[in-house]
Amino acid sequence: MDKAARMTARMAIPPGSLGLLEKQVQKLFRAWPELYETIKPYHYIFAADNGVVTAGVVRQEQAITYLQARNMTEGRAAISCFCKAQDVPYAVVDVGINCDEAVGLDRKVAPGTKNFLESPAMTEREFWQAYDAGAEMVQRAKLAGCNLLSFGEMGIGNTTTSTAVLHVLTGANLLEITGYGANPGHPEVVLRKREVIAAAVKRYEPLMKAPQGIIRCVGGFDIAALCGAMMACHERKIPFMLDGFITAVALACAARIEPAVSAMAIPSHMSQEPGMLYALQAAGIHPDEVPIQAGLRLGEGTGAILGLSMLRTMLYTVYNMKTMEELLSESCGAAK
Ligand SMILES: O=C(O)c1ccc[n+]([C@@H]2O[C@H](COP(=O)([O-])O)[C@@H](O)[C@H]2O)c1
Ligand SMILES: Cc1cc2nc[nH]c2cc1C
Repeated sequence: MDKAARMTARMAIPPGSLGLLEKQVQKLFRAWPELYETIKPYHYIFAADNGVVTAGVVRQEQAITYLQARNMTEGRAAISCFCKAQDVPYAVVDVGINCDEAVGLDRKVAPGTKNFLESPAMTEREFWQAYDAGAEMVQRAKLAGCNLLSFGEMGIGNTTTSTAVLHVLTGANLLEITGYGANPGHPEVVLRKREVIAAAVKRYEPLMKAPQGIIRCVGGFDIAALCGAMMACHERKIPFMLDGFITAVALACAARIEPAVSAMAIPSHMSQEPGMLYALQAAGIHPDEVPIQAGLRLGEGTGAILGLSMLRTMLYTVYNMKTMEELLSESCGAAK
């Protein structure tokens, strides 16, 4: 039994009776360089636009990326409320919103990617700029003393880019992994997404041998930044809460580059996007490791913040509840 397992085994509960919460807190302990008593969290939302929206893969206005990112900074988006309710500080990182003035932290690579039906979504240089912005945020948080990060994203069209990346990375069938995204009730969108992705894959095959090349050709700045942030978490030994489909695809990419990244990733919820299971599998995460089944499909990191609140409750419990040894050492009046 290692230190992490001993911490949960000593609690005055029937062995294993806190289920997945015990496994998650053990994962947290193993990811940390030492056993901290409290979580110091920070949540980053990487926001960017996707040129592929002009190909008919969404029914929502592209401007929602900008409007909702701004709403996040003003404190009225779902993620703002989730973070505030749980006392989690957060920031929006603009890695490519289609607007002149940046929203939140300005790391804008370009005002959106290019439509990948016409050319690769971004240049190599742009890929690394977004990737480095993600890594930089992890370094910032580390310097501020944070010991658990969580990641979310905002970007109309990013379920198409994520599905495209996952399809090329794993070979998973587009019939099984393509979903509605933010467009429920629009089956024509799902059909169009499959068409667009299939056409792009044929076009860029030689450029997409490694995850970096895949994200560059058919991904987005948000996915590149998430991948860079997750790689940095591995390098700096900071665990992070995973959110939904887009973050899971970024993790699948990072895990392909460095499989040990998955040891830093704590799953939160099972997104309703059908590709979620496939993305987790590609990252080496079993569905039974995912604690929340709540039909969420919002993104922004909302599921991650819920997961974080459960983990924080569990960490408090591990340190504050009576141990079995303490419990049994107390004299029992009835037995005398
Ligand atoms: O995280 C998820 O699992 C998730 C599933 C469906 C939609 N989303 C969010 O919806 C947007 C992308 O949807 P779409 O249809 O525009 O590709 C983007 O802003 C995501 O944050 C997120
Ligand atoms: C309103 C809205 C909010 C979102 N948050 C994340 N993706 C989103 C998509 C839409 C459309």
